[in-house]
Amino acid sequence: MGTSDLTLDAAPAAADVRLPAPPTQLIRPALFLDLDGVLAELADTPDAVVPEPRRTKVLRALAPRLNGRVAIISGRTIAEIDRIADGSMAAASGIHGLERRRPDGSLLRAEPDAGVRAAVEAFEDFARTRPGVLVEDKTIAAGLHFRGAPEAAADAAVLTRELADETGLTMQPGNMVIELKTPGASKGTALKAFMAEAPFAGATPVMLGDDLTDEHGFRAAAELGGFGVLVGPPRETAATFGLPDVASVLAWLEAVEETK
Ligand SMILES: O=P(O)(O)OC[C@H]1O[C@H](O[C@H]2O[C@H](CO)[C@@H](O)[C@H](O)[C@H]2O)[C@H](O)[C@@H](O)[C@@H]1O
Repeated sequence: MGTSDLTLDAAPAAADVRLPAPPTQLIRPALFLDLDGVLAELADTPDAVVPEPRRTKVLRALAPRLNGRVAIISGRTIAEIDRIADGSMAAASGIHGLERRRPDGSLLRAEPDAGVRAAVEAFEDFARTRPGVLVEDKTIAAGLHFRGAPEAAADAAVLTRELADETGLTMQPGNMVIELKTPGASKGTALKAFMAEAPFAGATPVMLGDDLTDEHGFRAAAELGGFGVLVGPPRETAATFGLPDVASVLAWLEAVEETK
């Protein structure tokens, strides 16, 4: 049976509660930042998200201010993180925790599950007859994007569920995308792996995210004495604080950087 990453087992905030903004004065924080929807506005296609000078500037400034305790944790590959963040972030985790680069540049990567090839081929067959549907091949995971063809969402979910059951890959729903990934990692495991090592160990983890996949990171941060920050409209969440949008995230990061 394939597994899904939708389960929320922490006591969540109510769906309609607007959470307070996080403080900017933090004692020894370690920042973990989601990319799409948090550091970058959502766009029609993954390739349409490009480097942005304000984002690059604050990311570059944060690492020395926090003694290296900042990382991007994304569903994208690390190569994509580097493209969009313009190489400004040494520590990064890609593909929902399946790959991780430490601040010293050393890289850890899960072995691809054999089922990913089959998933990519089935996704490509599906997309061939549905204009606007995109396939993202991340080698250890595969994404089926339907932002350009929302009417394909239900069929995409059925296909992905069948493939998860056949292959044992983990199903990861996202924002107008559904992914099948090699099992065994999440944004929570990535956050905890960073926190077990220098320079993060002993700090207070703060995870900023907008998507269901970020709930793993919110829970991991809380378990280690920190907290999550939900970006976007209120919903059921394990985060303690909230920010409304990407612009407010960048302003908050600039304020943290200035007060450190
Ligand atoms: O964990 P994240 O950094 O939030 O990455 C999640 C997924 O982001 C990308 O897809 C999303 O952003 C696209 C560009 O805005 C958008 O077109 C798409 O609909 C979104 O799902 C990326 O392509 C995926 O690989 C990431 O898993």
